[in-house]
Amino acid sequence: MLIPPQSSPTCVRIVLSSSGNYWVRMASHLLKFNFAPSSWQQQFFQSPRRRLNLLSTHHIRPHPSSLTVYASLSTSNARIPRPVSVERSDYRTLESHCFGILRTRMNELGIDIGVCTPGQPIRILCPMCKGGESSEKSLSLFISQDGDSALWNCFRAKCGWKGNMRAHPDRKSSYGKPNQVEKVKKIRELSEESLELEPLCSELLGFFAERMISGETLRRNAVMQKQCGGDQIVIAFTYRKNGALVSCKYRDVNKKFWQEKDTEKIFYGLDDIKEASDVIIVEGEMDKLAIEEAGFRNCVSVPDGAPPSVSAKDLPPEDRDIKYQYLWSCKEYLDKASRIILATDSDSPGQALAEELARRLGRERCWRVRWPKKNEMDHFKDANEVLMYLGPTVLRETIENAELYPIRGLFNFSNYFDEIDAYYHRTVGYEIGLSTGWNSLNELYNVVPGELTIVSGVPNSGKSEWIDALLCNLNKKAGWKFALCSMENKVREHARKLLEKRIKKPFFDTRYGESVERISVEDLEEGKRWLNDTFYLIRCENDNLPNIKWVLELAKAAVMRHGIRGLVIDPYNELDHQRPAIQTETEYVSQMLTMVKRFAQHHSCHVWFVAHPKQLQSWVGSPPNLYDISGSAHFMNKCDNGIVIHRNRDAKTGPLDQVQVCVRKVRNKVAGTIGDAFLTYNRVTGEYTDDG
Ligand SMILES: Nc1ncnc2c1ncn2[C@@H]1O[C@H](COP(=O)(O)OP(=O)(O)OP(=O)(O)O)[C@@H](O)[C@H]1O
Repeated sequence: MLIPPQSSPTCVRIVLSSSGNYWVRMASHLLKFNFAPSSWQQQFFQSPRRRLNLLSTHHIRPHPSSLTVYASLSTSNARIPRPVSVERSDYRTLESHCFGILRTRMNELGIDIGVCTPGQPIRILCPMCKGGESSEKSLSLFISQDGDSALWNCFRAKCGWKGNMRAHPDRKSSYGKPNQVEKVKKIRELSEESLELEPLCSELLGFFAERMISGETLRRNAVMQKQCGGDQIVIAFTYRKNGALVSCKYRDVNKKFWQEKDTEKIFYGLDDIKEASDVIIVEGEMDKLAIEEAGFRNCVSVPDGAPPSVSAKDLPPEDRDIKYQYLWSCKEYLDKASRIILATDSDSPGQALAEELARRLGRERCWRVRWPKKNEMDHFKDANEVLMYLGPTVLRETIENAELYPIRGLFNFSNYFDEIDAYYHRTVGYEIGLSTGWNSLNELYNVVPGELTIVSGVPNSGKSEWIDALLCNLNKKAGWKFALCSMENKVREHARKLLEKRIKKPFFDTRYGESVERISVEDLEEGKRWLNDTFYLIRCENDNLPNIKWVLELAKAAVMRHGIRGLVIDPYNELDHQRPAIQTETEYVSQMLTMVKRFAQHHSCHVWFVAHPKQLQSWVGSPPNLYDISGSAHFMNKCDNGIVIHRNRDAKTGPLDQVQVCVRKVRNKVAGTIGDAFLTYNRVTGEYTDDG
């Protein structure tokens, strides 16, 4: 029996013949398929006259060998089930397309998959070993149900050829799950009648009224109710797109939520953001209604609530971003928005939701709402709570006062107001720098945590001695502790110099000690304790030179473990400065000083870096310039403070124990200014005192 097509030429009609075969009319051809119906089809075709309209000719992919044109009817295999399904039409189109590509690719390997039935393994002749002497069909071949992938294995031990291939390597396939037919979710069509929704009863209107949601808002948002078994009535939030019912979410008295299955995931209130340039996103339907009470209709709610935390993974591609499908399916609505206000809950899942939305929507057009404080400790949780406790005006103001969503690396000054206030009120300490302990330097140089001071001077000018004296002063004045990376100093000699300055007595009573009483054993014991509590030594225990990274890592540990406030690196040239061949010394120094400065700033630690001047050809005894530092002008350019230590070596021009502290650069005017101070060096105790 054949029923001719009646409508469009692209329409194909299938009619179940009395013999159980299908007749298909395509354009001017009459085709016959000799496959048999699946059980689903058998049910569908209960009546031999029942017809099935398909959208295109591609919707059926019969077994290639089973397709004949004007062929005579074969009834012999009419009851053998074939893996043909006509209900998943779009999907089949894709499958046959994949199958074609896969077939071409597999042909190149010498395998013709035309003989295969997707989803069912078969044995064929292996193109590699040809089945050996007995020509056995040793290659097991499996084509996935979606026709996108092939898997094969030759079971002959001597061959063992195996492999796999994909038609679309990037596409998600059912490959690897041979027996699993990919599920295509059908989206249900809904109506108020089919869901048995009813207008809200007076009890539920009362429930909403208690939450400050008016009847007018409920009507406009088509909030309904449903009888759920017995006499239980639940709220039905209707999800609509262009006015049509797309999904429905229910809420019972116990605040339990559930949603209609197999429906499209969209935002609640989607039609309200059509063409909106400002869009408000909230975390629940009640909040969407509350926002409307505050005067904003351009608001939607996410359908599924908030995640427990922000995912640490990179964003998945849209088609695999399952939890946020609603966002992608409503993308065209949000694309038009220039400002998206994230008004999610104030709790941590709510904040995680805001972050997940901002990641996907683009932080640059996102704003976030800060819910008002409930008490000293807590904030109101969401829009509905604010509406109930503070009213629609405050809710409106809260939304209007949304702040820019933070973007890592991009700040406002307001992000720093606390820090600026603390700086102004000097509550952190040392904002204007810590005095060196020498009055003559008070106007010129003060030590600010987080800054870098380069100390230079010709050899033997007393750079190390002066820094040691400075550290002793800072420790005495403010209890600061320090890490010392002084490669040139033997530990015992460094200890001697520091103890002499601290105890103000010579370590020995010979030669330089003149006849001054030396440090006593008791002094030594107390001094050792002080040394131990005040200084931490960074030293390379083998003969290798330490590099700057290594030094800074240890200094960081000293900050964390011992709370050091200063680091001395003395001198620069004793570090390992190996650099890549393509890097110039200038580039290297710049990079190294950047690292040092970053360490100083991050850890609020002052760094003194000793760097020698290059060999001065015609040095006449005057203090060198900071630009004379060997290696690079970057020492001068990059430091916060630049100091040259100089001493008179000619008795005719002045006292030999006089030390000139030349402050050559001070970036921070709060901490000092350029100028020279003169100190007197005490050779016996190593102390420096103000001149005069
Ligand atoms: N004003 C001064 N008068 C006399 N001797 C001094 C004076 N300043 C420092 N010295 C002595 O000079 C020697 C070298 O001092 P120091 O090690 O501090 O110099 P430096 O500039 O760090 O040397 P280098 O460049 O070799 O590292 C020490 O023995 C110190 O006692």
